[in-house]
Amino acid sequence: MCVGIDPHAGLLSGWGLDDSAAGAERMGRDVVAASAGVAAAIKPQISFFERFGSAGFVALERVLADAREAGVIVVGDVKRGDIGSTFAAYAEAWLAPGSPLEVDAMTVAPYMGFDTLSGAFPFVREHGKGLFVLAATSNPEARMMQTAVRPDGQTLAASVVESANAWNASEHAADTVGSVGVVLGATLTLSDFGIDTAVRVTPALPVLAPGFGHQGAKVEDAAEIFGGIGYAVLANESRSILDGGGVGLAGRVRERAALITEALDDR
Ligand SMILES: O=c1ccn([C@@H]2O[C@H](COP(=O)(O)O)[C@@H](O)[C@H]2O)c(=O)[nH]1
Repeated sequence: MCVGIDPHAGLLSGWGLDDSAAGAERMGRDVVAASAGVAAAIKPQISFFERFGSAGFVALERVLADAREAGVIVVGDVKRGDIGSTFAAYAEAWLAPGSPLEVDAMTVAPYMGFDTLSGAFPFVREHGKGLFVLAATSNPEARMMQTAVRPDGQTLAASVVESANAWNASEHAADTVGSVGVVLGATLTLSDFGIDTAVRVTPALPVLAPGFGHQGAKVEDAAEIFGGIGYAVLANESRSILDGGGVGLAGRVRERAALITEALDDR
């Protein structure tokens, strides 16, 4: 279970909080407190902090500091991608130990070439950081681009999955979990994207799976959606957990975490 921190204006209002950096910080810190020891990770969505400029980044830094202190794994949903030398600076910002915005893993976009992501690999190798590379995203608009077929017959989405598996196989023992994962929307039929879920890959491929809850996918169906690659799925829910206010948040996190554990327990 990965609990998203997406301080939308409407959600903040439902929590009795202002649509401000201070409101976003309060929500984020409450999510950390409710998730510690219960959820596998949290996923702050950077856009909702960035809209407040420097105050938003200060708020996010405080949320990240709480998470570090509580031992909660943080996936920074930042979706970075650029030419290699520029991407390396993004990697330093989000993955370098001691950076004010340090997280454990970040989401990255491979559309300027998978190899442009190599600036993150020193942080992955030396500091145990992780990447989640966008492969087949949960939004309906993505299908046209991500199902595009290359001259060798492979879809763009499947080629991203293959590159992540190849990187993990070259760096990790087969009985471990890889450091380079992919984003696969839980809203999708993955075979439509040319992604084969029949076989369990080794090392295990981490999958960040948004789309549960508000976007319509059900955690109870996780085993069916991810099949043989369901071993290292982080099922994300943001709005469906945050909706309902700060009161009762811990109970909602516990309930959703129990459901996803039950759904994927025998992987
Ligand atoms: O394919 C993707 C990649 C990222 N997201 C992000 O996940 C959350 C989903 O929020 P919900 O409220 O649970 O729908 C949000 O931060 C997205 O930016 C995604 O939805 N799909």
